Amino acid sequence: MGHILAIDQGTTSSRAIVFDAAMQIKATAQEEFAQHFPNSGWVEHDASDLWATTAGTCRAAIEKAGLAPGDIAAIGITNQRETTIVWDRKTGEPIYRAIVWQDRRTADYCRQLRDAGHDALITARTGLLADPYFSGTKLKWILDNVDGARDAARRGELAFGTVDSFLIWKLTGGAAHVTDATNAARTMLYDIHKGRWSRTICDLFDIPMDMLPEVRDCAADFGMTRPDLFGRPIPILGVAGDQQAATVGQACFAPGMMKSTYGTGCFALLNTGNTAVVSKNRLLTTIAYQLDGKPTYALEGSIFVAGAVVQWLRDGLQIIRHARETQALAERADPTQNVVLVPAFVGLGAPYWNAECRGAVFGLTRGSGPAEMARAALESVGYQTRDLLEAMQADWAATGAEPTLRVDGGMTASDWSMQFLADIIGAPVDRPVMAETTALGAAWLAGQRAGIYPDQAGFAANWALDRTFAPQMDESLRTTKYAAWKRAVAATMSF
Ligand SMILES: Nc1ncnc2c1ncn2[C@@H]1O[C@H](COP(=O)(O)OP(=O)(O)O)[C@@H](O)[C@H]1O
Ligand SMILES: O=P(O)(O)OC[C@H](O)CO
Repeated sequence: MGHILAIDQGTTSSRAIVFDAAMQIKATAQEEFAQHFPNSGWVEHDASDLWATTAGTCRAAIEKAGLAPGDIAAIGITNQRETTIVWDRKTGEPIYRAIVWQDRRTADYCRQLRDAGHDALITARTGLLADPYFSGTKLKWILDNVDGARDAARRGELAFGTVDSFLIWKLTGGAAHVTDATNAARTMLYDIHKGRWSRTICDLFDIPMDMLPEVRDCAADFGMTRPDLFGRPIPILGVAGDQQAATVGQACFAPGMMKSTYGTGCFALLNTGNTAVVSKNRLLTTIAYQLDGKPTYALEGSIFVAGAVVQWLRDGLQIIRHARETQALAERADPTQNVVLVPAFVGLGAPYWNAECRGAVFGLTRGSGPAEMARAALESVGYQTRDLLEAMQADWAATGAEPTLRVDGGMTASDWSMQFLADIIGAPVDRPVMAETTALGAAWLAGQRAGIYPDQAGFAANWALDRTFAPQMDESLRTTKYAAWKRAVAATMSF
């Protein structure tokens, strides 16, 4: 006993991490799976791959840790959010591939929603925008396009779930059809103020409500795993969407605390306490976590391309072989050149929400080369974060609080990027010792429910700083550079 197994089911890989009683990592297993792009702007996963890699990495991590299933006190799950799965309740088989959060196939329908003036209702109930990013219109698409799906759903034969919900169904052998409030908050079907599915929005999308899972707190009883899976039933006691789990893992428990995660994309969440702040700057209102029936709200800024721009330097431009090489390149970039890269590869997320524009590079000279491109790529992540922070500060100004920024995710390994981030936002950036904050958040939710991890205050006290990046850039340079970025974004959107 005394160990927690955290499942982190992400966009490109599934991971399982065993944490010991002191919340330290004992073993990790990771497996990638195929991405399917059947049409322009479409992104799908085979739900059976998500399940197979999850089950496989769980077994591998337990084995690597040298533990028996009996040593695992509980499971915590965190997952890529919004990704939409519909399955047959009898067989547990998905009726269509998982439609991934990045998928834009419902852009036209979202435009119709906006043209018909339904966006105000959607924002008022769900805190979200009428954008294809969220699950609701993806679920409607499946019901509209898979033969007989809506009738089967009306007969109660089909279940809908985000990835957490599908995994729990599989883990429990179909005994539990549940989700948590943070995942529900990303579906565009959930009233985040009333804490229940919105009948009005389900009716608008013609979604039979019987398909929807039951919504629980983030630390709750989500069911027991099938006895044959790990040799013994293990309780699932914690669930949160990955960005919310990182908010918990970073111990952003007080209003005004903020974390920003730099993986493929970047997602910044600002804790706004028990107030669901309505953004005037096109940020999302969401649930950061829900404990003891009480939701804690957050403002969220979502950027679709952060570390992905580094992947593009590697796989698209092929000017680097490893992500870490960007550091040395950026260091030797010509300081007199001002190359600006707007990485709108799939349009722009918050605060612009422009699905149609595509990326652009400005300020090229005859002397521009890989070094200037690498620096521009890393800088684009800092500029986009500043866009989010400015929007957040405008929405959060009422309290006068200056949010402190805690960062995590693969790209925070880049000291150069973190220094530029501090420079361009003009505020300190704190990087913790624990790199796996997302998995830790899920583990803590399950572990404190199991009674082996400390309470919220004890957990927060455990947060340890690796390094603070203090702003060093001259104020006038900071202003000039950011003004150039804003001009570049405006030009990109009007191209
Ligand atoms: N040293 C580095 N410098 C710049 N970017 C990096 C570095 N190391 C990793 N990255 C970027 O971080 C991302 C991976 O982070 P990760 O948190 O694992 O993402 P995800 O969970 O979205 O797959 C990749 O896009 C990669 O390009
Ligand atoms: O799987 P990640 O880490 O890319 O996170 C995806 C987000 O949850 C999408 O909203």
